[in-house]
Amino acid sequence: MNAPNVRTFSNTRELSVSLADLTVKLCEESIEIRDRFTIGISGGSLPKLLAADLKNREDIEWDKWHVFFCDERLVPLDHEDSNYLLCKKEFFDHVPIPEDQIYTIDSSLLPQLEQAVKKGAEATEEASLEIVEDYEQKLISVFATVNAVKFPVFDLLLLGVGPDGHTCSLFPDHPLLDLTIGWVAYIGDSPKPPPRRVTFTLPVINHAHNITFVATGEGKQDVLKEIIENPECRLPAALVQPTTGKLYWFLDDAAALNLTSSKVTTIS
Ligand SMILES: O=C1O[C@H](COP(=O)(O)O)[C@@H](O)[C@H](O)[C@H]1O
Repeated sequence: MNAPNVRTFSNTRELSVSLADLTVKLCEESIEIRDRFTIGISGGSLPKLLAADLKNREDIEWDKWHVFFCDERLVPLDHEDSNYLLCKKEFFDHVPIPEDQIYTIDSSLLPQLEQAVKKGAEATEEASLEIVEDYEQKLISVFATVNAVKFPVFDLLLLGVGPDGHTCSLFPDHPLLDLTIGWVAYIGDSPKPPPRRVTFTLPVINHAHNITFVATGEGKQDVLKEIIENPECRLPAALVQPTTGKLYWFLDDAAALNLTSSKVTTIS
């Protein structure tokens, strides 16, 4: 395995500027080659760190952006737990990405999921499948015409990592980690609330052209050492290993504190 490309920054402001630089570079390259920029965004701490500098950049062809969510909590889009709402407040409200190029879950399907959960496992499976299939159709609408491939190939996926090593809504030791087919999966027992979510599968993540993890704060020191430096680590974030794409880590000094400098390529 190549030494991971780890970039560390003394504060989140510097991290955001460098993250914006990389995003703009990848955006320009993608538009040059494919005349569009396909990006998957995560929730949690990421939207704020992404938008802090990027939202003020000029000369970005925002109308070429197609935005998906690497995972989404199954709550209404105006609910405080919604990853979409978070991204909207931090990012979409400040940049002119066309609304119909921001692909959200179909929230009109949520009440029937709630009813189904009360009825039992079979009904839940059926209702959750509708939500999953709707989101996969949205992916097909963007990717199938360009890439006649088994999996969508994103220009950039921006991922977070939890202190337990989860990424997207893929949690440690969960059966969803074993999926080798399917683009989007339902999880009804997320250990981090809210329990019902959808997530990109590992094959979708690993097919991306570029994957960037962003993690800050001392609460992530231990797990990052494990994920980045232990080749045997099976935590979800460690299973993100792009098939042919590039993998970057953007960390602040607090998160990177335990990393052994000889084992990583650190670009400060
Ligand atoms: O629940 C989630 O958590 C992860 C990690 O969030 P962070 O606040 O620790 O950065 C996030 O990447 C994911 O999108 C979200 O649904």
